[in-house]
Amino acid sequence: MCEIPIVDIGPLFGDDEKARAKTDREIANAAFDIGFMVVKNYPSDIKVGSAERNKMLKLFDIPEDDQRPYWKRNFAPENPHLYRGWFPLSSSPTRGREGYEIGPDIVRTLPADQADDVLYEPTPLPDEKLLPESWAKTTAEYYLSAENIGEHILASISRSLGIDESIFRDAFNDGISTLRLLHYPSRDNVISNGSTRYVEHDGKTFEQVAGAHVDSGLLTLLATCGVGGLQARDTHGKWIDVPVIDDSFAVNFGGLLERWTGGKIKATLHRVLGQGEHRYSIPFFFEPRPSTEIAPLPIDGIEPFEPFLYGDHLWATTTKFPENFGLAELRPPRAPYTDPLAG
Ligand SMILES: O=C(O)CCC(=O)C(=O)O
Ligand SMILES: [Fe+2]
Repeated sequence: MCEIPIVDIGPLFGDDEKARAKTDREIANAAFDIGFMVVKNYPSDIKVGSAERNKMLKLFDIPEDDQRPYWKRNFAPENPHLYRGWFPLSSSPTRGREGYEIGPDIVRTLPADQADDVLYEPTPLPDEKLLPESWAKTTAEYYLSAENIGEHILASISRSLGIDESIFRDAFNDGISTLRLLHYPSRDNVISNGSTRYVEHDGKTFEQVAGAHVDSGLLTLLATCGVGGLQARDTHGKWIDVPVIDDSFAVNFGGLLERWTGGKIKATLHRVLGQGEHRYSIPFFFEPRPSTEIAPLPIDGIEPFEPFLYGDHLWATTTKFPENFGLAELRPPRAPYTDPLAG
């Protein structure tokens, strides 16, 4: 396999069972093989197109002087929020991107009895005077729409795995999906100082503006917003470009889904190579409730593993990313936990 499959997901939302079964097979092939696909043709009443994306990205027009109250505490020690909010560009000369992370409180009330869990931290939304009119409404609609698409993809995967669709669906009551807006500023991408941030690809040197990683959760719906640079590693270890198609999502499966399915679904390494121009992207990390117990799914032949809680897994993995460095101790595991991806 050396190409990213492009899947028409329209039939997941319709009642033509034959067409849906074909889409199920295409999604399963992508999930069980390369672990990456581009999905297109979601119903037109789902509000995740380029108009909505462009409006949400206006956040990055907020003048620098007005941004600081929204920075995570790692970057502005006077701020209360640790997990949601802005990670700024100016924090490091080698940082290739800035981003802003939005949680489920954009669409629903957070569970009152979980207020002590940092994973349910409210999002520090910018003052509406700093944003285009109805920015929060558009962003909330986008969040709900992305959840809707994610649910349909997981239902499709459940059918292919022969498991009850309710297993994934129930895990998303009070889920904690993260909608992340990203901006990679334009930079000269050919200057190499020999650091590992620079890589050779097709005979050229590129700066890796996002290093190779797998996402932590179940699946990510990534809007690439018109500029290439995203690459996925195929099953032979070769880096391949993810095609940029208007009004589509690149979908990759996360480390947790790989674990939960006993390795049947692949979490795929991906990275972003600087293109020498501004680049925006919007990953939506589709994530269950932190208290979800991750135990081997009822799939034939699945390798047994010690059950653990999703929230413990997420915190162990997210605090390894630079935006959340140093925070691991702040949320001790709530059940016995060893990193299921280590070794
Ligand atoms: O910007 C991109 O295209 C990829 C971002 C990504 O992989 C991530 O934030 O996890
Ligand atoms: Fe990623």
